[in-house]
Amino acid sequence: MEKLESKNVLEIKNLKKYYGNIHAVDGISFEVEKGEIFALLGPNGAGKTTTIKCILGLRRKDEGTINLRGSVAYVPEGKELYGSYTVKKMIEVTADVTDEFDKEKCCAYIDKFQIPLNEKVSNLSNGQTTQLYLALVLSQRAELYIFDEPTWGLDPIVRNQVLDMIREIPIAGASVLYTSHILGEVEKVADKVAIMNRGKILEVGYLDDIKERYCAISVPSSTEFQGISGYRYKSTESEDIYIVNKEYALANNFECSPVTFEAIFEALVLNDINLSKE
Ligand SMILES: Nc1ncnc2c1ncn2[C@@H]1O[C@H](COP(=O)(O)OP(=O)(O)OP(=O)(O)O)[C@@H](O)[C@H]1O
Repeated sequence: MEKLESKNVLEIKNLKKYYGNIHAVDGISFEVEKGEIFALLGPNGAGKTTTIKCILGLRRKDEGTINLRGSVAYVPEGKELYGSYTVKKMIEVTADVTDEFDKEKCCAYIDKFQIPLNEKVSNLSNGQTTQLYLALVLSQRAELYIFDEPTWGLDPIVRNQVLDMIREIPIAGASVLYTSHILGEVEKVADKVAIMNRGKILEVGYLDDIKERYCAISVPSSTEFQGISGYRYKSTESEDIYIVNKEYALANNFECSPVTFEAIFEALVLNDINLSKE
């Protein structure tokens, strides 16, 4: 196995996972550095969960290398726990079977979330179950925390609490890899992002660098301007707005307007979806 660069906790090179004809993950590469929050973004079916399952060894990869340093703690997409246990027993059992589990920290989270310790897990709401799962995982010591849709089904107040908890992880030197559909949320917490669609990474890098890399240009909707090297984002009766590489815009004397991350994401994914139809 290749040696992992010392700054990285995870290196993925040319990872492929096919289910029959479905190229769920189709040759992706990325790295997660120590103390970094990395978000894997993409629409439904992009391949995010499959990537995570391959990293965890829950799915066998078809090709590529996955190089991981240290221990991993994981919150899956389907957050199922033992329904017949009380919250208290769930914490005790987890403490018994987990190395380096901080029970006091876990109880502090449960207290913060106001989850009753003597309630049966099956009686908790979906949001409370997610909170309990996060509390159990965040109380384990790990080099890399992996969360699959950690804020799914949470109300806005709890979602912000969870985002704060995620933001605190790098302070202790650990790293985070997480998946999400919610771009506003990603912009609040992620250092680096990868935008996935159809098993491929369309763009990867520091969030700020990606935002710097693109701009919006507006051209009259006439045939004269067809052949723009970029992603058509929106059209009105009189003009088409394209998201393009800034260097391209400057080299071709287009006037550049700043562009939101959401617009970049949408333009890249929609363009890729259109390519798949050709
Ligand atoms: N066990 C499986 N057998 C067959 N196909 C699968 C299996 N798991 C996933 N797929 C397919 O692989 C592709 C990627 O799925 P995956 O769950 O990784 O996407 P995702 O980005 O996590 O989506 P979502 O955001 O909806 O959770 C999809 O087309 C999905 O239908």
